[in-house]
Amino acid sequence: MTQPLSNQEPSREPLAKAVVVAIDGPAASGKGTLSQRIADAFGFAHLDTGVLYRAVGVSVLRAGGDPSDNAAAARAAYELYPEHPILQEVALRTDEAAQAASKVAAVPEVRAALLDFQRRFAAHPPGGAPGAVLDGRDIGTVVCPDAQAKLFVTASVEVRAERRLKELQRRGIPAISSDVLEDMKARDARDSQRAVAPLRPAVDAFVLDTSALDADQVFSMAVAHIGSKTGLKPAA
Ligand SMILES: Nc1ncnc2c1ncn2[C@@H]1O[C@H](COP(=O)(O)OP(=O)(O)OP(=O)(O)O)[C@@H](O)[C@H]1O
Ligand SMILES: Nc1ccn([C@@H]2O[C@H](COP(=O)(O)O)[C@@H](O)[C@H]2O)c(=O)n1
Repeated sequence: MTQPLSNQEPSREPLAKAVVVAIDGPAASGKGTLSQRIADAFGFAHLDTGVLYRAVGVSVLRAGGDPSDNAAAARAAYELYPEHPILQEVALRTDEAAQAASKVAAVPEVRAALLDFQRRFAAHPPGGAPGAVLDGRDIGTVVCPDAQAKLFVTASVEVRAERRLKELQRRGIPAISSDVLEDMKARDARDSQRAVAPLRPAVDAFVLDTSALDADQVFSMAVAHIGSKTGLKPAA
């Protein structure tokens, strides 16, 4: 189906209510790592919503546009569809894509264009999965305010920058520590200060500061929280 994300057909699937886990947090806090582990453990589908904003940002750049230009960003968002090949590209993982994403993410029309697809994913997880894990910045506050479990994963900006630096080095991408830290601060500021759907914990979110926790400890605490909210235990 090549209908834009903003204009998908209504689902005809039977309505067994899916369990929704919302995981928000700033860049490189570990929410993607955690979300995939939670999805695997509970047999849920996972949507990394940052990929949608990255795809919009990269599309604007490739068209020679400016990601801060509202009209260009909105156009790119309305042209995105679920099977668009850009969504699979490794080019979305670059810092240039991240910065462009955080600029288009401040445009209200962009957020509106991407909203339905995210909500549909949560309500009708692909493959008939009994639940969905969505990670991003506004999942618990805007996209899925009724999610059964909400986590806000965070860490100090210095710890997050160090994690990202190590990740880039593992991938063989040259990076300068001070640049990574400055880029992260700039993205944090844009994401938390924008007028629409800013980065912040939902009032009912479990805030998990991972600065001094490894990925296994974070996973255990998240599983305990999800269990307390849903009564579910991981299958694996
Ligand atoms: N608790 C942790 N301790 C140490 N490193 C971690 C931890 N959790 C994740 N990482 C590592 O930190 C890096 C960033 O993690 P991840 O990509 O999951 O973050 P993210 O919040 O999804 O980032 P982004 O928003 O930029 O996509 C990865 O290299 C990951 O392996
Ligand atoms: N729900 C979301 C998800 C992402 N964004 C914006 O996209 C940028 C990239 O996200 P990553 O999770 O891949 O790092 C991010 O900095 C946000 O600006 C968003 O606004 N809402």
